[in-house]
Amino acid sequence: MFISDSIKYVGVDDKDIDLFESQYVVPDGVSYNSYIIFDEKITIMDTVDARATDEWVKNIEEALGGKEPSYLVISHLEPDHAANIGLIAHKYPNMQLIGNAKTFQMLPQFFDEDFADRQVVVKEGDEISLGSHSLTFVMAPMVHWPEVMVAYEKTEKILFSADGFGKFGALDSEDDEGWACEARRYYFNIVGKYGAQVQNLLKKASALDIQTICPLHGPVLKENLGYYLDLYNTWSSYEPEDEGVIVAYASIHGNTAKAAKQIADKLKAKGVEKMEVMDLSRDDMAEAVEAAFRYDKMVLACATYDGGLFPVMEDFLNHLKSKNFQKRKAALVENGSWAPLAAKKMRESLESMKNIEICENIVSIKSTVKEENVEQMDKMIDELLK
Ligand SMILES: Cc1cc2nc3c(=O)[nH]c(=O)nc-3n(C[C@H](O)[C@H](O)[C@H](O)COP(=O)(O)O)c2cc1C
Repeated sequence: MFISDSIKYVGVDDKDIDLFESQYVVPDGVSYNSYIIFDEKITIMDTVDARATDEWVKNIEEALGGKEPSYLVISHLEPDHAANIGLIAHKYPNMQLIGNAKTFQMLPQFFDEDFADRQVVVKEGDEISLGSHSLTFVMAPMVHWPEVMVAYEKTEKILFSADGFGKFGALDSEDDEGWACEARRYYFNIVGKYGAQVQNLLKKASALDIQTICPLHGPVLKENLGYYLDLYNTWSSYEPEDEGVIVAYASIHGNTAKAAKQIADKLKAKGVEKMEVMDLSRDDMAEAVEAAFRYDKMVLACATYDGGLFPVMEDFLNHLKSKNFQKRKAALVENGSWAPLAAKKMRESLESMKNIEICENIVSIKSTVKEENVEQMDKMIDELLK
């Protein structure tokens, strides 16, 4: 990937990983991005995951062509970017490590040594000259680790954005869904809880003239940056991106699933254009979380299970709560063969989140959908779309 004459991409695609962060399926893999700025002081921007060590070292050696780097910038210490700090520090003993106070406080947790005599400690707004380039550091605490910082290179107007603007998918993947889909799934599942902190970072970034964004996963963004910045503003302020509905169901034997699909057909007939129907037992949980954040409305349909919720619905609601889910409208469908309780349990969970409007009209099914349930569906849908 070409960035500029003096800035080279040295990252690695990982197409074999089974689960990113041990929970996210990545059908198109993931990239661990790393960059080198060539100047009087050659600077490496982050390392890569331990899975990608050999290829990264090869990339670094090829790019450096025998030259010695002066600095390694550590944007944060997550192992998918920081695993090779020790290795590269030993390989280039004259190289200094640039981080902030928190970076160096946490560094010994990951490595047996803290490279104390090689630390360059930066704080908000500090600028380090590399020659004709310079890096200005902007702290981004809890986006999404405490020590995160991003770096702005002013001559080429590049923001090295750490995990911000990251996306699942290897760089040479066949994925033609566009940027937003896998960037949104990445954002809400990994960064989603920290909307306020992302808003702070966006405010600081708005004061910079940015022409290129170099994230730590996914493509380098060079054109139409307003599009990406606008999406990040929407996502981090928890506003829905689209008018639409996620219909998420948790069904043991299929009757709740049938009801959910019937509701989806009715919603379509009422003119709902954007909708995703998700089987929480089988579809990707991270995609369901993504869809919940994307749309302004949700229908949750769940079988009662041991006096509570069928576990995948409980899991879904727990995911949403942990990601600070808010500002949405929800409608509830329950099923049970003797004492349906799922609507009450879903309501309790949603009421523990912020600004969730829950429809009064619910659908309460006893085993299979009956005529009275169809009437309940119509009332519920009218209230949901009101
Ligand atoms: C292990 C288990 C526990 C259940 N617990 C309850 C319950 O507490 N209350 C209830 O009314 N139904 C309970 N049911 C019954 C289901 O909720 C009910 O059959 C429902 O119609 C299933 O919907 P489905 O066809 O979408 O799976 C339970 C079913 C199973 C398998």
